[in-house]
Amino acid sequence: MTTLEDSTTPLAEIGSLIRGARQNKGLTQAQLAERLSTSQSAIARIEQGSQNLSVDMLARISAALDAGLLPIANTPQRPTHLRVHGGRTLSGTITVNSSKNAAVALLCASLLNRGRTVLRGVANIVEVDRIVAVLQSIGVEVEWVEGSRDLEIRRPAELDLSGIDDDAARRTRSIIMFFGPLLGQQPTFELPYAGGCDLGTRTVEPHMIALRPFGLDVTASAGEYRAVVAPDDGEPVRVVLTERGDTVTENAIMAAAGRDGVTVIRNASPNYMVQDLCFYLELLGVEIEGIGSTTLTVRGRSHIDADVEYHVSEDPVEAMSLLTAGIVTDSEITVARVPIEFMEIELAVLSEMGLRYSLSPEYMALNGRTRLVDITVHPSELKAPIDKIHPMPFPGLNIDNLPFFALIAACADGHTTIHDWVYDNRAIHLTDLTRLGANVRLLDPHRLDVDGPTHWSGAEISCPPALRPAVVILLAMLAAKGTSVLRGVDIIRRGYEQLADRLIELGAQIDTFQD
Ligand SMILES: CC(=O)N[C@H]1[C@@H](OP(=O)(O)OP(=O)(O)OC[C@H]2O[C@@H](n3ccc(=O)[nH]c3=O)[C@H](O)[C@@H]2O)O[C@H](CO)[C@@H](O)[C@@H]1O
Ligand SMILES: C=C(OP(=O)(O)O)C(=O)O
Repeated sequence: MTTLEDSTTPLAEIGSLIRGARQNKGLTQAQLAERLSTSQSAIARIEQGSQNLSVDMLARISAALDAGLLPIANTPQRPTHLRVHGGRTLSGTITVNSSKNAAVALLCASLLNRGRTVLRGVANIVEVDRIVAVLQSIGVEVEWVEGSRDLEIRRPAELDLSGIDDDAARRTRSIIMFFGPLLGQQPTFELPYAGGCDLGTRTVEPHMIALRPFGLDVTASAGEYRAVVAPDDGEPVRVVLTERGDTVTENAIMAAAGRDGVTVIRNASPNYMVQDLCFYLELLGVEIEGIGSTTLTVRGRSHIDADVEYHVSEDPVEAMSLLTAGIVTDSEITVARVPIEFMEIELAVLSEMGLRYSLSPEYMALNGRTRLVDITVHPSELKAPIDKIHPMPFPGLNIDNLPFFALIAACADGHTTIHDWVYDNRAIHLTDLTRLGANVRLLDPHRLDVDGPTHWSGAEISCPPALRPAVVILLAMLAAKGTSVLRGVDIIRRGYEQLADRLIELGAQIDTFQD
């Protein structure tokens, strides 16, 4: 019998190994291309298995990635793949985990506290592991409390930045959030460059602009940022953010929290992870006015020593992912613990598209601040929206939720334009939906035209090297009748805990395998 696995070409296998090794190294396609003096599109073709490779080129790639790709049999990592038997209806209830983005901000913020921080209900995901590894490498005690999802954190009096785990740091963009807490503590320090998913250029310039009023001066050289901080004169600081970005807002808040005196931050993001960070800082004794708005007034403290516990709040992006699983499989499922403040616009758009859903009464999250509901989606006749769908900084349709709308639009009757103005390289990954039968066209790097409804069919696809598009393809495979294979899915664990297993609990048929 011929299976989908047998039909994999050796080139596709090699391409998938290269992609895995590159991601493992925390490099974008463009960065690998630069090391090999070739183009990003050549790397994209190699990873897709659509370009012949000489042994010489393979050896160069292997060296550039320290990956032992020659011989292939000795490859150090074995990527995980999923085989999805799609076209099944799901049923039951699935609960939203706490958010990756709040967890990483809170882990960075714990550097401000000389006392003990316990973060409760942290999702067990790779992005958290990476920041934990970085914190441990600089001397912070971080431990999972046995049998729980709680992380106990205690920092030493002096941090050992010279021992930093470069490899873990370079795989995450969140390392950039060490600047805010550290700048009040050390007059000079060095940090490795920030990494992350393959989403195109993501500048760190807004962070530098935001932190300059606190006296930070950064030069970048040889893979490192060198920071020099001028002494704080205690005068009020006024920060105007050039972008209403989430981590840049968090960086400014953490810098403000670690100084005596008043800081006013304008054009702040009021998004969910920023609110979580503020709630935690309040427990540390930092005063913050304007939480949930775009102007924050922070009265910080240069010495914080408090034993605190904080429950990380629920992830609106995971909520959107799980709702999408129900919507595209035409199922009735309940997604429990949805932070409703951060899903209202998504629900309004879905409602216009004809989605039928019901909401439970609101209840409070364990952090005592975030409003939650349970959402039940019902099988619906979906139609394309009249206007394009585009994200905005909060309050707007969440930037990380946009990819799920491409998939939902492919299930809806009619024509939808998806405008991802934010990321240069994300919409392109969604064109993989065509492999499963969708009519999706990339108009330019930022705009996708989607014509639905789709008659989905199974296919074998290499997992896109970006978190949300990877999950979108997995969910499309749940909708597609027949068997699909998603190769190299390890990236999903960066932001989702046991996603496949949890979908199986709803009735999805998914097998995990390795080569
Ligand atoms: C750890 C974390 O919290 N990550 C989130 C955070 O990343 P993060 O805060 O790092 O996002 P970036 O600062 O990279 O912003 C994302 C992109 O949006 C652009 N931009 C952003 C805001 C704005 O007002 N104008 C503008 O042009 C940036 O130039 C960049 O290209 O916010 C992103 C946007 O919500 C989310 O996708 C990430 O999941
Ligand atoms: C882009 C994302 O996150 P990060 O900022 O961690 O890359 C995401 O969560 O989709």
